[in-house]
Amino acid sequence: MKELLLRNVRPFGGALTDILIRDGRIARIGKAEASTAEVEDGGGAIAIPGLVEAHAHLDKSLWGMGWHVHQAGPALEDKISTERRLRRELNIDPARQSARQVALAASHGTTAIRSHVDVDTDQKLWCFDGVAATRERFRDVMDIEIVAFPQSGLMIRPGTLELMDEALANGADVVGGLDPCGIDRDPKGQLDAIFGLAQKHGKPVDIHLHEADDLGAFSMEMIIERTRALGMQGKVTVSHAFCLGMTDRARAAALTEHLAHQDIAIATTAPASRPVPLAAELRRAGVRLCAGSDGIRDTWGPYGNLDMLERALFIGLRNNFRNDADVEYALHICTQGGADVMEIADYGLREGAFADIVLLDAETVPEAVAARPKRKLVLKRGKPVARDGQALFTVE
Ligand SMILES: O=c1cc[nH]c(=O)[nH]1
Repeated sequence: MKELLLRNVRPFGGALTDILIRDGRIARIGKAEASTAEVEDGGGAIAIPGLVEAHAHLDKSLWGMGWHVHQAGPALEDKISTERRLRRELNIDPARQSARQVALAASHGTTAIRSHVDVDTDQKLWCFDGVAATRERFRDVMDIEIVAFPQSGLMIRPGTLELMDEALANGADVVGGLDPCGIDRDPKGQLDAIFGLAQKHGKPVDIHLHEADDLGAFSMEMIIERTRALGMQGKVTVSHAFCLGMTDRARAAALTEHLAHQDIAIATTAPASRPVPLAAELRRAGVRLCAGSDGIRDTWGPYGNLDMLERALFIGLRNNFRNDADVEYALHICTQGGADVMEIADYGLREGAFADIVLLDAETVPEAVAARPKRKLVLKRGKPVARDGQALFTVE
């Protein structure tokens, strides 16, 4: 039996207490009796559950490879084809680059990641195999879910569906999709194919939907129809969903109501450059929201650092969240919201849950979101994996 006592911590910024961890789980929250456990003194730090990165691209960052001078043109198709060309030219090795991102994410207090991983007829399963190797290697440090993602299109690149099928048979966790109208120009074809894969493998679906306004709304209606028809409530996520930020608020409200009825979740990155789903409206309607960093430092763009506390700040800024309850909700999206979408069992800061815990110095949770202090200590299943903003393990 392995015990660790976190002394003098404040769950969610509340009263000072202790957290006793036994065999990787929270055994007790409350002032501890004399104990034989190993002790970590939190010194009054706030304790929150591990941050959840619900939309990443672990296969494609250039992190640690020097500065990349951006080459892709502005259109989505430019970014996709430039990346396909540069992957091999620059040797963006998915195993090495995903391992680097695991260390980076852990240093910021992330304990679970859903990563979209490109599957296409050029790379075939290279990206999947690399990220799957990282998932295995860091099993004790990070929960990693892999989405088999047809980044270059499904209907326009015959052979991709079969590769996705193979990735799912080999351990991919989620079926991905991408702009069924904008990229594939065949929404029925793509959506029937990916929902078919989901049914065949008994897996959830997570679809990138960049399409704006009416086009995005049309694709979203087709996703809603399939979710309802196949009884996949609670198993579908739409990532980005920029169309929900459309100026036609009546249409966005109608979509939102359907999303709530079908329990379809939305994953947002809260970008500054696009209309975005409005977090408060989705919350009021009962639509679950999670968040992610998207690709970081990649051939798509130079930004990002996988810090989900910073992502909570971006959500707050983008949604004009000012009062404490709203800022706390921004953090909820980056913790429990992601855990719900990833269906992580026994998540949270409560007795019996896994001891995935982050300590940080701040007066309150909203102050932590606003100031983004270094993570003082990060525990995965009760084991320290990062301290003072540094991962406690090395990657090449
Ligand atoms: O489709 C997308 C969008 C952002 N980043 C990616 O890698 N792919």
